[in-house]
Order: sequence, then structure tokens, then C-alpha cells
Amino acid sequence: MAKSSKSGGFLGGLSESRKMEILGILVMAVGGLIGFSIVTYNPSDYTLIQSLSTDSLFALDQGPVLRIQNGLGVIGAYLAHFFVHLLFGYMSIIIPLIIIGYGWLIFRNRDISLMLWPTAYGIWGMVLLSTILGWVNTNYEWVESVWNGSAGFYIARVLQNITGIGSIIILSVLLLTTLLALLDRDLQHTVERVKDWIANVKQSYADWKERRRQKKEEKRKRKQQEAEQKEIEKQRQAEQQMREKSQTKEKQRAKPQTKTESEEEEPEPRSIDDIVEESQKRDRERMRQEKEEVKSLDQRPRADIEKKKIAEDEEDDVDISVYVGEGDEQAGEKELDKQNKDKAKEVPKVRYKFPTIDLLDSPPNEGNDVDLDEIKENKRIILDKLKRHNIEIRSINAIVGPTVTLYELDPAPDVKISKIESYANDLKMATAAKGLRIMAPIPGRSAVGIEVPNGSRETVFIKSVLNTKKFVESDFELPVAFGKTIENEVFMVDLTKMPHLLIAGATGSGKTVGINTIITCLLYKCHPDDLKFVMIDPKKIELSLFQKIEKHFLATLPGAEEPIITDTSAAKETLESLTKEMDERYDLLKDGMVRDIRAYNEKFDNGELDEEEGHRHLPYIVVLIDELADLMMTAGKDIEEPIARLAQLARAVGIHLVVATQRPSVNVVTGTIKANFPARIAYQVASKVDSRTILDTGGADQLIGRGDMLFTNGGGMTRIQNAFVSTEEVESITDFIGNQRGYNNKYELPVLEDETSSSGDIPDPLEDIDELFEAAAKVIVLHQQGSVSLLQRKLKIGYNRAGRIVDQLYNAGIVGPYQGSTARDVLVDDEEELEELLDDLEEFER
Ligand SMILES: Nc1ncnc2c1ncn2[C@@H]1O[C@H](COP(=O)(O)OP(=O)(O)OP(=O)(O)O)[C@@H](O)[C@H]1O
Repeated sequence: MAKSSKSGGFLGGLSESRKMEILGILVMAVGGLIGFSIVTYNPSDYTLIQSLSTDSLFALDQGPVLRIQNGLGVIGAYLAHFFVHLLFGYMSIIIPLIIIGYGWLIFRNRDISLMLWPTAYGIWGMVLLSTILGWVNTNYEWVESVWNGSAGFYIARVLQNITGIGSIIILSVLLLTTLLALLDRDLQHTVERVKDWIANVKQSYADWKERRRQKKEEKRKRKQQEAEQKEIEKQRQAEQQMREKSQTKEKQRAKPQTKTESEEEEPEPRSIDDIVEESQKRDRERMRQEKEEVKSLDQRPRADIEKKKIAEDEEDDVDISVYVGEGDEQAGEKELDKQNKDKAKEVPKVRYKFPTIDLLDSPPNEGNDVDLDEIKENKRIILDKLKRHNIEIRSINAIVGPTVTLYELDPAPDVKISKIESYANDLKMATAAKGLRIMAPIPGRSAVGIEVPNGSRETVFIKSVLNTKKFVESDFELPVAFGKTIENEVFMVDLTKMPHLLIAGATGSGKTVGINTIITCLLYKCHPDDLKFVMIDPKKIELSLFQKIEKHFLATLPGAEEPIITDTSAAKETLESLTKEMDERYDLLKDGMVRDIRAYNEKFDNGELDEEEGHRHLPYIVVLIDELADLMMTAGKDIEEPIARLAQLARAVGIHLVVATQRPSVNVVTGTIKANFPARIAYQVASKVDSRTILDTGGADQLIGRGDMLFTNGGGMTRIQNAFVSTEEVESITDFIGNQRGYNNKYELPVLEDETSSSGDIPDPLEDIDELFEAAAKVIVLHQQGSVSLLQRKLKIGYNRAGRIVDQLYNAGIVGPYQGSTARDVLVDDEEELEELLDDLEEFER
């Protein structure tokens, strides 16, 4: 009793944590000693200790005890016998390791439940390994029994008795799954990784074969060229010899008359004037022929000329000619992949494979079957209607597109073209067509156009658009092939030229598919080093598929919880951060003395700009907003302002906006937004008013949905059938990209200065003043620009430190308050004034 109270008193004087530390050390020591006894195990020790009497342990003569080889003496010999011989052989070392693990956690005062999984894995691994070794020992005696111990041996025996030779298969499978689970908790992921690895090996092998083939081909060509060269040389020499021979013969044969005869044989030397005149004659002839050819062609714009006339109908007095555009020339099946493979090699920084064309569905049939009966019927109705209103038509061309057929009417000279438009509703009723669009006149022509939807429409598959020479060979920076025009031509634009795009369309009209088309086009042509997306999706589902390409293509704020922004305040913050990125990029461009991102990247890639000074390769950033209305309703001006600012200025620094909305009302698509988005797409909208809001004219209300769209870039208007890209296709592309390793660090947008800490008043302005404060003040006054990024670059310091210094400069009255994404004003005009201010501050400090 007394003893225990005494010890309690001794321990009671220690803090709880110290007690734990002592306990931890004790536990670790026990583990260490057991481990020591196991590693110094010697089978002969046990026989020896059995022969020892208790007396010998206390005898001064240590003779027999000294023969024990275990490092922990007699106790060690017993312990090692128990763990190694009786239990799991040397594999039992795992037990003391686990004990040490527990000891460490106790010592560090951590939750010992952290050891639960390692304990379970450790014990399981120990039993499994010793059983496998026991199995090997039972059957082949390759290993000594000290490796498996009696328990391992026994379990292996029992297992073999029950399952025969299958026992080793069971053990192998258990070992494999344990290893996989240890290496990677997610087995599916592992399978994917193994598959990916195999694919990479295959790819490398194919690349190697291709390179070898190319080398062989080059060698063969070189040899062939050499042989040809030799042959030519031989011929030349032979001719030379012949000429020399014949000349000498000639001279010998008729010396007196040489002059006249040789003059007759050799062609008359031609003067320069003769040659010029001849070539002019040839040019005149060629131009005459070309003019003839052009005359024989239709005199309409280029797109129209390529249409193929497939039928003519002269049943009544008005001719109708039916044309179907031939479409763009298809590229070879693997041409895009090959080109992309080469492109990927140009960026050795990251191993990246472009999505391959076989991830896309092939169109089931080539082209659209033209329904001539339908065309004749429509012609009859149109003519009939117009005749009743005394409008005479001389001829009709029908151009059959994937979704609609355009009837181009050539009215008699005395017909007032605008009159035809007023009969639109009449015509609509007569043709029973859902969306009938009348162009009176077709811009720039004296013809009237009536677009009537086809009875059966053709789906324009994305593959049939991407796998064309036009797309594959395009050298646009951000090529987007929306789909096909009425002439069946691929309609392609460079997003960098637009430079921003506003999309509107009622729900279900094909906006999301349209955005997916844009992303798909870009993914098939742009390397992740050159392109990042910022995806804002308040509807939360439309863009979620692209989460998988996060590691490659998405740019977010540092520490952002979701790669796709769905929440309004995060959207606002991201847009503001983008304006900051824009400002920083402008600073970089200014510093690099270039005018746009293309020239900047060229200069940087050529090593003309110093990374140390903050220069970096700038990827294009495409900002996608799927549903502007949701953002505008909740945040209004806060969202509108950064969008307008980006739209006004971001073009040169490679930031492009694609903004979509299903509610093209004036409070969503405001004047400010509209003014900054010259390129617009309208899918089907509910009313003419909506159409006017987005296109400044009617027409979108007459579209027929499912990707039927009108595109305008400020000038004319083009009707396009949007290419269809299915969810499954998007999934395969994103899986293909997402399963690759990607970048170690995501592309992060700049952090916004915390308004509260930046503009709020800090009690003591000179508290913890930074060592670089003075230097920073000088830089800022010299450049007359109060920006954090300037300090980062000039002083080579991190963002946070630069931000802190700017706060201190603000408190010292050197720069003005925080102004969102623009740099702060500098309140000190020159160095002299700065010196005075700094002197005052020093005095104040004292
Ligand atoms: N280019 C296209 N070709 C063929 N079908 C299309 C095309 N675009 C859209 N569709 C069809 O129209 C449906 C609706 O398209 P989508 O989801 O893109 O519309 P949306 O305008 O985004 O609608 P919401 O605003 O409700 O999301 C698609 O599921 C698809 O079946």
C-alpha cells in the first residue's frame, strides 16, 4: 500500500504528456529488444539453454552462458525460439516493428488507432509470407525453416491438405491482391494505370517502328538519289565525250565551211526581249483561259460555286436547279492523330497524348439523301402562293443543306422584293414548315432566299467535321469548327479572332452541345501547355464531364474546392482573378516589349525572356460560362463588370470568353455585355424580341432547334447546323486525357488581394516592417505603378510577401487603396518626395 502510494507520488509529479513519453520509450524499447533477439536468432541456442541449470546463470564462471549466441542472451534465446521457431520464422520481425510503431505513437502523444491498419496489414503480411515460404519449404526445401517458422509451415501444410496444388494459386492471388492494396487502395485505378502503361509501351514501340521505317525510307531515298545523281553524271560525261568527238570530227571534215553550217544547226541565240515577249504571250493566253473558265461558272460567292448540281426540273415555265454542296475533302483516317503526335513531341516538358480520332463516332451514312419530290412540292407551293399575290418568279435554285433547303428565287425585274417578306406567314402555312426563314433579299444579291426545313434532317457528326483537311491542316491558334453550312462546308473560325463569343438559345436548342463542340475542337488541336479552360457552370451539370481534364486543361483559383465553378461568389472571384491575370499578362507583354501573346510566347520560347524575372509561357485561357442568366440574377454588376473588362481588353493577352444564356433578355445580355461581344451565336429562341436581343435582328425565332444556329461576327449572318458531339464521346475524350498523368501543379489564377486586410486600417502602420520596404517603395515610385506583381518580379519575392509590402506601403501613404483588379495609384511622384517621406517615417518610428 505504502509502496504504491509512493510510486503514485513519484509519477503524480509528472505531467500527463511526460508520462506518455516515458511509456512510449518503454514500449519502443521492448519492441527493439524483441527485434534484436529475432535478428540474432541461432537455432543451437535453444538446445544449449535447455542444458543449462539455474545455478549456471548465477555462477561466476560464465562458460556455458557465453556460448549462447543470441544478442539478448538467455532471454533472447527464449524469445527468439518462440517467435522464430514456433511462430512465423524471421517474418515475426513484423511483431516488434508493430510494437515500436505503437511506442512511437504513444511517445508522440498521438492517437494509437492510427496503427490499426498497419497492424492488420503487418500481421496479415507476416502470416501470408511465412505460409508461402512454408509451402515452398514443404514442397521443395529451397528455403530454411527459420524463414517460415513452425506456424507458417503448419498453415501451409493444412492448406495444401485441403486445396492440393491449388493452394499455391490461392496464396499467389492473396499475395498479389495484398500488394496491390498496399500500393494503391483503388484497384480499379491500378488496373487503369497498368492498362495505361501497356498502352504507353505499345505506343512507344509503334513510335520506334515508325521512326525506324522513316529512317529506312530516308536511307533508301538517299541511296536512290545518289544512284540517280551518278547516272546523270555518267550521262553528262558520255554526252560531253560524244560532243567533243563530233566537234573534232566536224572540224577535221570541213574546215572552210564551218561557220555557216554550225550557224544552221545550233538554235539561234535568243535575246532577253524575245524571252520576255514569249512569256507575256503565254501569260495572256493563260489569263484568257482562266477568264473563260470563270465565265462558265456561277458568278456567286465561292461557297456557292462548289455546290454540285444534281437535278433540273422544267415541268412548268419556271426552272429549278437543285444543288448539294460537295462538302470538304476528308483527311486521311490517321492524319490528325499523326499531326498531333508530332505536336506533342514538341513540348517535352509533359508527356501528353492528344485524343485520337477513333474516340469519335463515325457517321452512319455519307451525306444526306436529297428528297427531290419534297423539293418539287415546295417549289410548287412557293410559286403557287406568290403567283396569287402577282409575284412572278423567273427561276429557282434549291440548295440542299443538312437541315434546311435554301430556295433562291430570282424574281421578275418589276417585283418589289420586300413585298415577298410580308407573305412569310402565308408561305409558312402553305409549306406547313415549322421554321421558315425569308431573306428578302439575300444580302448582297438581288435574289430572295427562303429556307425551308428538310423533312428528314441530317445529323452532322463531329468526326465528319474534325476529320476534314480544312480542320486538320488549319493553322488557327484556337480553331473551332462549329458544323456545316447550307453548302455542306465546314464552318470554321479562330476563337482568337472573334475574340469573344456570346451564345443564346432556348432550353433544349443545343447550346450545351454547341459548347461541347467548341471544347472538343480545341482539345483535338491544342496542347495543354497552350490552352487552359476556366469553366463556370451555375447549372452544375452541363460541364461536370470536364472535371476529368482538370490536371491538364483547367485553370482555377489556388485552393479552389471544385475545378468547375458552380457557385456565384466563386464565379465572381474567379472572374476578378482573371482580370488580375490579364493585368499581369499585360505587364509581362510590356516588359517583353511585344504586342500580343503570340509574339510574347515566341520570344519566351526562343529564350529571349528571363524566367527569373517572372516571365513564363502563357497559355490561352478560354473562359466558358454556361448560363450567364443565373449569375446576372444573383450578382448583377459584380459579374457584369469583370466580364465587360475582360471582353474589352483580354484579347491581346490570350483570354477569350464564351458566354451562353438561355434567357437573352436585356437584363442578362446587357448593353455593356453586348457591346463587347461582336461574335454571337443564336440557337432557336422563343420570340423575335429574343432574337433581336442577341442578333440585333429577327431570324433566330425561326430556327428549328437541335443545333440549328445562326452565326454572326458583326457582318453577315450564316446559318449552320451545329456538329453533334454526344455525352459518350465527351466521356471517352475526357477519360483519354484524364487517365494521363498531367501536370504536377495545376494552372493557378492569381490570388486576389484580401479586401479587408488590404483596404482596412491596420493599427500600427510600421509594425513588422519588411526589410525590402524601402526597395519596394523605390520600385513602385520609379514605375509609378502600385502592383503586387511588379514587386514580385522586380524584387523576386513571393506573392504573399509582395502583397504584405503593398499593404505597408498603403499604410505609409505611398500607394492608394485597393482598387480590385487594377493596380493601386502611386501617391508619391518622385524619389525626392519619397526620401522625405521615408525620413519622416523613421522619425515617427523613433
Ligand atoms: N447539333 C446537334 N445535332 C443533333 N441533335 C442535337 C444537336 N444539338 C442538340 N441536339 C439535341 O438536342 C438536345 C438538347 O440539346 P442541349 O442539351 O445542348 O440543349 P441546351 O440548349 O443546352 O438545353 P438546356 O439549356 O436545357 O441545357 C440534345 O440532347 C440532343 O438530342
